Amino acid sequence: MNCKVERSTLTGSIGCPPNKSYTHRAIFLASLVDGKSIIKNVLKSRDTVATMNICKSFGAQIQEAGRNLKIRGIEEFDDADLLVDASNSGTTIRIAAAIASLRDAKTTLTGDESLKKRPMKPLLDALEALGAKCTSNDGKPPVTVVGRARGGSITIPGDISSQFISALFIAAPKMENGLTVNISTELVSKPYLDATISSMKKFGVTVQVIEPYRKYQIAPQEYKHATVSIPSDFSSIALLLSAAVLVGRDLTINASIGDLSQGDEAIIDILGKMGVDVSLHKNTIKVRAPEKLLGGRFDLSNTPDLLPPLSILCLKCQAPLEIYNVRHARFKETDRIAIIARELRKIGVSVKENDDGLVMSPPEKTSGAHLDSEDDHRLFMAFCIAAMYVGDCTVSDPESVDVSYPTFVDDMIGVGAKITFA
Ligand SMILES: O=C(O)C1=C[C@@H](OP(=O)(O)O)[C@@H](O)[C@H](O)C1
Ligand SMILES: C=C(OP(=O)(O)O)C(=O)O
Repeated sequence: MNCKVERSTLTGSIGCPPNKSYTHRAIFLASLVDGKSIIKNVLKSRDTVATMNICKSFGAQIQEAGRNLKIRGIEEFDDADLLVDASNSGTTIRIAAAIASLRDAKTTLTGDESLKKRPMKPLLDALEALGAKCTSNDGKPPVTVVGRARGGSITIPGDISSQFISALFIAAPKMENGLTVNISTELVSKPYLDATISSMKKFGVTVQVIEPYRKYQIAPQEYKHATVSIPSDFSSIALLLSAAVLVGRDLTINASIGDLSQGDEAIIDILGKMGVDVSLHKNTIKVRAPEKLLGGRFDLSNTPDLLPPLSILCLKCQAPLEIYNVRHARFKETDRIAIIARELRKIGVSVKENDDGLVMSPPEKTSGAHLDSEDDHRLFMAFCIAAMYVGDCTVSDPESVDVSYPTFVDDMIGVGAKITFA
């Protein structure tokens, strides 16, 4: 499907969905507790439903109560072979593969066409070194995992995805010998590993930091039941902030922030450096943007999901906008660097594509076009916002928003977006 997007001005107030990463973690962790946990304010989206379904297949009991989940964890893994579907979600398949290594029986893990292109090899190599048997389609899904991983010491690269390491951490306390993880390269997406460690702490498990982002030890431990509240998602807030900067007039974003930190909060600093004043008061966020943004050079190594919302701001810059150190954005739902370069050129931006990022020069003149998001939720949302600034565009694959922000299009229309389904 496509949608048609006209020039729009957004005004009023808009909510924002709960955090996807913390929702996944809380569901997996609660599933590993011998007891009952409560997760409040969960994100219910295609990705997190995939996590719920897989945890149920592993033996967890999950009851939905409004925006909350009651989860009774897996008492004991059964010995049936399982086929599970992680849909579009990298986080899900990676964490589920590590949990599968705790089962004696075979687990086959697959996903949609996009997920079948995403790397799994460093994780599978680590699980094999810990005692599991794994197969894959040339390092990609579908993968099979037969446990058990008994634990020990492994060395793993950190330059493709932090999710491999988050996955190993989450399974580690259940391995009989515990786990020592040595990260052999600079780690990308560091705040997501911190999110894993703080989520594990909420469920009563300690990760020992030997050297930050290089070496960790996790002793065999029992997860304990917990009540956890999921904050709003800064990756989604970042998109709303871009919308506020490009096409907002007194747009207020309502968010609940909480005590769990998120790397993508960095968007506030980045916008500040581009000349935008972002104010956060009692769970409401507002921006004051100048006529033209300053541009600048930004390192997105820790915050790859900011690539789409930040890139589209080049439309309103007075100087080039450079994004670097984010090669791992090529291994997401799509190769986000390549697609952003290709699609922004269509609306008049001059783009230099580098291996690890983009240099975008502000357009002298913009023009409407058909923007192909290749079914990538973050690209659809970013292109849709760009289209509201440019006007006279169509954008492909609005259904993709189900992955992380199911109400995105309705919420946007609610504050004045001119989006119709073509
Ligand atoms: O662990 C997580 O919840 C995530 C980690 C990041 O991926 P990488 O570590 O693969 O960069 C991020 O891009 C993704 O959206 C969510
Ligand atoms: C890359 C993302 O998620 P995942 O890796 O879980 O598919 C994302 O949400 O942008």
